[in-house]
Amino acid sequence: MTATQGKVIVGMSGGVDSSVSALLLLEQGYEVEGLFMKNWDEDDGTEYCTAKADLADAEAVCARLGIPLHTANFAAEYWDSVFEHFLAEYRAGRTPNPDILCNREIKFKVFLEYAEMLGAERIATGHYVREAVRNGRPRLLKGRDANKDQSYFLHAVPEAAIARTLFPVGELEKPEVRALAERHDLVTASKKDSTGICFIGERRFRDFLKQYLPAQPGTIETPDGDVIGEHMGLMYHTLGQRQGLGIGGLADYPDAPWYVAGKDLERNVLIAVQGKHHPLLYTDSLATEAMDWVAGEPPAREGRLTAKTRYRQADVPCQMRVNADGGVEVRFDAPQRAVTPGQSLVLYDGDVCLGGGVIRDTWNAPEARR
Ligand SMILES: Nc1ncnc2c1ncn2[C@@H]1O[C@H](COP(=O)(O)OP(=O)(O)OP(=O)(O)O)[C@@H](O)[C@H]1O
Repeated sequence: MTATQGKVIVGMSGGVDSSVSALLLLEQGYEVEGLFMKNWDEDDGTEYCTAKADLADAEAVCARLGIPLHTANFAAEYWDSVFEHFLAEYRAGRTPNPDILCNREIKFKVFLEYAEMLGAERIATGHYVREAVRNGRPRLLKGRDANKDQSYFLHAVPEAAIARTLFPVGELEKPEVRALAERHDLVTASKKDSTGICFIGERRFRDFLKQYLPAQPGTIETPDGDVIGEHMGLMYHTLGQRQGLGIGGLADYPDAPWYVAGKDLERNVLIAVQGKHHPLLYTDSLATEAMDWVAGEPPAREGRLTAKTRYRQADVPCQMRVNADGGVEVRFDAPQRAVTPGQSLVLYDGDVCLGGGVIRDTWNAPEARR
């Protein structure tokens, strides 16, 4: 096939989405090369990380497609720009989402610069998002497959980087992607989707975190200050979570499950409530840190938008106001369960992803205020 569309470097993860992305770009007439990134150096001798197997799969796919595969180690950049921040967030009692930072700092920055060095103007990834140009400006749109849409993770990528990236599977549904891989005999056709934070893989989260942050045991208390148990460290707990509290059968309380409703960092206390739908688990409004707007600036119109406070959440209608500090304040039409500081609020206008910011403060629904 003769390339007519210029050179593009595809981020090859060894998964089916990037494999099919490379295939589609070849069919569209691009000169395609692959790049496998290693962003985490295992120095603990464990086999949790699937990087070796993933690289072998990426190599097999590139060989099948007849394209070169480059490899690069960005572990130092990842440590400095993503992992340090990840640990700092946990230290501050929040639950961070490192994949968002990884996209902004590594996949759509360091990778883009590396691609330039390889003589390519553009990169491509297997993310389920789409790009559309309006009034000469690129916009980030949700992927066609609502189940797979990954715009939540890409909201912090600036429009200049979006403009230089191709998202070949964004128009497809996942089953179509798998069918294409099968039809072209790509070894990744039935490989299962990766889950969780990439550098932690499938390993137990507690064991991983313990290597980097000292665990400080403390008490678990009710909102009224009754001590009902002990925790091994606030960082191991996420708002709204049920498991792992080790509480139950307390004399003065009904026999209902307990859920994490808050963290008192100063006193190192975990606050727990009973019942999955306790009002203290619901957030009515929130404020974010400074926003990353895809367009580099807030939308011309404030007001009614939709939001997600976690990946794969259905769109939640809300009212948005930009604050003087660059963050936003958002009030949800209906209170939302387990909105977690450290995770990101991402705003949408229909299919257009406007941007997002790390959730800083949350306020309970009025019925929970006392
Ligand atoms: N180690 C890596 N090296 C190069 N590119 C990567 C790597 N990891 C992820 N990517 C790029 O980022 C995209 C999204 O990564 P993510 O981890 O979300 O995987 P995914 O949606 O399961 O996709 P895939 O099926 O391609 O693994 C991938 O499709 C790929 O283009």
